[in-house]
Amino acid sequence: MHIALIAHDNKKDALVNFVLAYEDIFKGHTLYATGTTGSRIMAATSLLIERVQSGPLGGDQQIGARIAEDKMDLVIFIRDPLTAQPHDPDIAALLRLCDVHNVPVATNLATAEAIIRAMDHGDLNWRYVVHPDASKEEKRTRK
Ligand SMILES: O=C(CO)COP(=O)(O)O
Repeated sequence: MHIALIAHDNKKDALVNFVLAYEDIFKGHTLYATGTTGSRIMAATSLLIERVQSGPLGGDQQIGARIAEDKMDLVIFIRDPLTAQPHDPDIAALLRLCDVHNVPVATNLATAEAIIRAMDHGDLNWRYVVHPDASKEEKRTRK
């Protein structure tokens, strides 16, 4: 699966701890992240992540573009609902595209945990029909 990992500043510690806890699952997948989130996760884990721009500089839009191209299978976007973000329109656009393209999206850790466990049990394998390249790439990179 191609998975995007994004967290707002007040939620970055929580996402890093979540990814650490499920590192064994994440390492079998292809990971993307916005700039600072990706740096934080790579510093704390052994995971390789393709980083796009930081969110306020266009990173949400770059992830959104991959969703529009059906190249993203899951989005974990731990938002901070209590802090105004200067790039709110970009965030809304990203979430809208998840709905347009029927891409599973978790915006809090409780949902993220349910989805990651479901993915590990094969419940998201229908995404390989939408995005058949994902399984081939993962066979190549899986350790
Ligand atoms: O702002 C973000 C998402 O809207 C996240 O960007 P960073 O990961 O660069 O902090």
